[in-house]
Amino acid sequence: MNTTATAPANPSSIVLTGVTKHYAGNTALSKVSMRVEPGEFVVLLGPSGAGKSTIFRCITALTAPDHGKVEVLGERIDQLGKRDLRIARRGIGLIFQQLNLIGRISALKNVLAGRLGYVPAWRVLLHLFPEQDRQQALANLDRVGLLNHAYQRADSLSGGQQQRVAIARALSQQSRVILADEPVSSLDPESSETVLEILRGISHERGIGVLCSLHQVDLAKRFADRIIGVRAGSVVFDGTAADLDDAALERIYRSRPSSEQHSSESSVELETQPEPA
Ligand SMILES: Nc1ncnc2c1ncn2[C@@H]1O[C@H](COP(=O)(O)OP(=O)(O)OP(=O)(O)O)[C@@H](O)[C@H]1O
Repeated sequence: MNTTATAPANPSSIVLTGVTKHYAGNTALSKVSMRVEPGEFVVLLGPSGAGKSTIFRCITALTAPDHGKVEVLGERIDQLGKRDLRIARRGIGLIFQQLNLIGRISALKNVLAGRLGYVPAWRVLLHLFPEQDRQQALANLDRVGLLNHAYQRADSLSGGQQQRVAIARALSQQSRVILADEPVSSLDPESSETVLEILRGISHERGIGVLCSLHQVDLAKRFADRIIGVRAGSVVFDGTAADLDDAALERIYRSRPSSEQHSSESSVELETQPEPA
C-alpha cells in the first residue's frame, strides 16, 4: 500500500479549518473555517477589528494560529519550514491597501519584481531579466490596461493605476492565489470599480483564487462570487450577494446578544452605511 501523502490534483486555493488566534488575552480569531476555490473571487467583509487582517496573516504564515489548520493550494502553510515557506509564498500575490510599489522605478520594473524568487538574485540586482519575463510583464501590464504606462515611474501613476501595476506584478509572479487587503480603500469610485473588475476578471480567466477584503458593502455585492462576513473573530455569514440580506448585514455589522437588540433599528441604513472603519 502506498502511504505517501500526495496533494490533490486540483486543490482548493485557501482552506482555513477551526483557526483560533489569541493576542494577550484578546481573541482575534475564534474557530474560523472558510475556503476559496480556484477561479473564485471571494470578498471578506467585516467591521474594523473583526479579524480580516489576522486571517490574511495566517494565510501567508506571518501569524501562526493557536489552533486549527491553514491550507494554501493543498499544503499546510502553517507547518512549513523556512525554505518550503519561501516557495509557497511565491504562489501568493499580495495587494495591500497601502500602495506597495517601488516608487522610483518604472511600472515595468515593478512588474518584473514579481519574478523575484524565480530568477537569480544577481539578475534582479542588475535588472537583467530574461526577455521572456519582460515580454510576459508587458503582456500583464496590457491585461490591466497599462501598457502605455510601462516606462513611467510608479510614483507618478495614480492610486488606481498603481494598484493595477500590483495586480500585473502578481500575475508575473504566477500567483495561483491572490490576497487583496482593502485594495480600493484609498481610491475614487471609478478607479475602485476598475480595480475590482480586473481582480475578478483575472480570477475567472486564470483560475486564481482571490480573497479580497472590502469595507464597501455595495462593491462586495456587485463584484463578489461569494461573500464571507466576519464579526469579532468569527465567521457570521458565508453566501452569495443575493443571500446578503439585512439580517445578514445586521449579524456582520451590528452583532450583539439578541436580548440587547432593538427591533426599531433601521436595517436599510446598514446596507449603505456599514459601521465606519
Ligand atoms: N499584533 C497584535 N497584538 C495584539 N492584538 C492584535 C494584534 N493584531 C491584531 N490584534 C487584535 O486582533 C483583532 C483583529 O484585528 P485585525 O487587524 O485582524 O482586524 P481587521 O478586521 O483587519 O481590522 P481593520 O479593518 O481595522 O483593518 C483586533 O481586536 C486587534 O486589536
